[in-house]
Amino acid sequence: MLVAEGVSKSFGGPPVVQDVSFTLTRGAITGLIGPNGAGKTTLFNCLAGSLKPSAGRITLDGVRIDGLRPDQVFGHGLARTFQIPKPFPAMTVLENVMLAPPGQLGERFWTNWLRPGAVAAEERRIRDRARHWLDFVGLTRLAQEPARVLSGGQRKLLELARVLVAEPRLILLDEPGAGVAPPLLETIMEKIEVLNAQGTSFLIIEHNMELVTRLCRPVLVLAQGRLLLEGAPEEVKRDPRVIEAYLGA
Ligand SMILES: Nc1ncnc2c1ncn2[C@@H]1O[C@H](COP(=O)(O)OP(=O)(O)OP(=O)(O)O)[C@@H](O)[C@H]1O
Repeated sequence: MLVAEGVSKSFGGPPVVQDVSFTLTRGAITGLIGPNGAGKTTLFNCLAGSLKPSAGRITLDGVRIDGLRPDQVFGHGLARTFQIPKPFPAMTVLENVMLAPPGQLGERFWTNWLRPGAVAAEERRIRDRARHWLDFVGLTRLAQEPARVLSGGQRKLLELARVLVAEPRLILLDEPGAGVAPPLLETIMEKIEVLNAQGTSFLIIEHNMELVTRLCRPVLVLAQGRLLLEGAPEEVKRDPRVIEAYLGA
């Protein structure tokens, strides 16, 4: 589904992602692990369009996406979440989700004046979809609350609902388990499983090995910007190269 070939990224100094190549299979939940500073988030940013790789190519279903803007990559069906979600705090939870679909008619000044009916109809459709996905992640009861009241785990669920409104084919999750209390972590894992059973593919950066072991097949290991190996979680966990990379870090 997604093919990365020889992807490198440097910020002027030595590359922090170096000649990384891998393939994400459609329908898989692929894990991306590695010690702190290994380059995982930088690689994510290259895939999602927030950073332009210094070298290499990335294709999604055969379409080249490296060098596209994040909104263009999003438009091709690839969505990402952030390690620390930052919803608009004063807007309601529902409004935060409604913001997600790009290119809404109401964003254009003249359409508001000339086609108010069309703008209102589209807004109703987006509101219904936002409600549907908020219900899916279990946040309906908080829909009219300002987003600032949400806990860290609830913010992760809000972010998931926000990307789901756009119905992406591939979702990149940056540490969905970080700072999340155990009951909510279970909810997040269940939601990922349900979405995956319905056909959504995932690439997940995660340090929580319980989540990785339960959900991710295969797991990619990044160390010092390079892809160290790829394998099943059980293999990866006991591979001496991986243990050394973590101990070294
Ligand atoms: N914009 C930037 N400018 C300069 N250096 C950067 C920039 N972004 C990241 N780096 C450096 O790149 C390296 C890799 O960082 P990155 O955040 O990608 O690692 P990571 O594997 O996601 O780490 P963690 O698990 O701690 O989130 C680090 O040394 C970091 O300081």
